[in-house]
Amino acid sequence: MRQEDQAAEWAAGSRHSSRLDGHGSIARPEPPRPGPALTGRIALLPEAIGPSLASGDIIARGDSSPCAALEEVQLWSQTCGPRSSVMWSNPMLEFDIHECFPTVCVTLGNVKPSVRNLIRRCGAAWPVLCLMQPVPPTWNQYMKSSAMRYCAKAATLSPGGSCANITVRHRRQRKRRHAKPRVARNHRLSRPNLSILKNTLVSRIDNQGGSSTHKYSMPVILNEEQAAQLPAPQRTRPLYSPEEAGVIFVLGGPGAGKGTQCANMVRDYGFKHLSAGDLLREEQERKGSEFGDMIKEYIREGKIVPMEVTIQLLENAIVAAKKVEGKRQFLIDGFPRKQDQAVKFEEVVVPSRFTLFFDCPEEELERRLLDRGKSSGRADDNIESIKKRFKTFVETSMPVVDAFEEQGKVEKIKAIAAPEVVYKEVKARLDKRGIKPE
Ligand SMILES: Nc1ncnc2c1ncn2[C@@H]1O[C@H](COP(=O)(O)OP(=O)(O)OP(=O)(O)O)[C@@H](O)[C@H]1O
Ligand SMILES: O=c1ccn([C@@H]2O[C@H](COP(=O)(O)O)[C@@H](O)[C@H]2O)c(=O)[nH]1
Repeated sequence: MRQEDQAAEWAAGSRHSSRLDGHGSIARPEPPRPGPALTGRIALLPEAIGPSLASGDIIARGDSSPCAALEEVQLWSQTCGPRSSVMWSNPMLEFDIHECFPTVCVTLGNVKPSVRNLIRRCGAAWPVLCLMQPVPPTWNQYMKSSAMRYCAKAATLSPGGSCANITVRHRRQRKRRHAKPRVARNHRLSRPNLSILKNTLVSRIDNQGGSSTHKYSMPVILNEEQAAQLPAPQRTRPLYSPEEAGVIFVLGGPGAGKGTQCANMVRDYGFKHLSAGDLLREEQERKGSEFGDMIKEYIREGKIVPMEVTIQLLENAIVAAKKVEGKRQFLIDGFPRKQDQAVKFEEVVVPSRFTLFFDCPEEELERRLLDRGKSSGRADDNIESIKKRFKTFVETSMPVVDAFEEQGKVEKIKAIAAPEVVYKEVKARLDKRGIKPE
């Protein structure tokens, strides 16, 4: 579709659009025009809007998994006509956004807190293009919808929080009520691609292991070439200080008694207990989670789930516990299990106070886990998974403890004795570190 046609079509749609309420600033409907209709940071946006999404644009949905977002993007791109390659991402997967296109972030839906959080975390002014309702959020809803209307809201968010919004509505002709939209057939045909793309995502997350960090300040973007050369934005400091959120990592081999001792500490000290394993299992069970299968596989194999997922789950839980329960002291159980996780968490969420490390011989761990396996229902409390977990623990997780130890941040506790004996030692170490009940 030519840009003039788009503009005309947009103009037809905009008669019905209302002024969108941004973040304390004016929403100004404006058609996409040929050439750079907008200046400064959003100069590239007309090329990225609606039917003319540019290759490299990022599609993100604050509240959906990457694959769901991808599905929508596919649907969307098929609906609007051929597109080159539309990149996509999810705020959970920060690296993807950095890597793909540090210029424009397109999100389906409102600028949700998670997206804004991402922007804040990046410490940079990100031009954000938000596609607003009524983008059908799911395939089913799409099938039910008889009209295809797309509204777009473009917003630039600066570090100071100022925001300029542009409302753009792209409207297509109404289909006859019961007519099967042509895109439906296209979409069905393309469905098998989704699994390939999903696998690509998983391997990309894997390969991302220790993503690099860049300090980043967003300059005014003049053209795509310049944009491509920009370094990746990152949150430049942690979300919380240790005073705002006191974090104690609780580490030890599988079955060392971390959960058991955390329960005691919660009872006596008022900590918020966050088990990374439990959060992952919850996410795995969450209806609609696109990470579910991946997490299941990683847990069964005793492997470490990509840190982007775990850190985001932990951050969400900390933020919620502070807001809802007013918690200020946290036990983070079973995390970090890999050095890059430790570094990243302290860099973007909060530096830990210290680590409680429960030390226990492998034979005892194995006995405990097999015993627990009789009733736990955990998919990894079986001998094959246990052996793999031990291997991961020794090879990948122990170096984390060693690194913290070098910083004088480890309280090592022998965990072979009975739970109440171990707990006495735990209390002594908390006391030594000045931790008081809340
Ligand atoms: N000191 C102890 N002596 C004997 N058994 C223990 C001791 N501490 C915990 N257990 C038992 O060992 C099993 C594992 O304990 P727990 O679940 O607390 O370990 P964990 O370190 O949290 O394990 P995972 O890392 O697999 O989540 C449980 O059945 C628990 O009752
Ligand atoms: O930070 C983490 C924590 C856990 N996992 C995965 O979950 C299982 C079970 O963890 P538990 O702490 O024993 O409940 C673990 O073996 C890992 O596969 C993770 O990937 N990252």
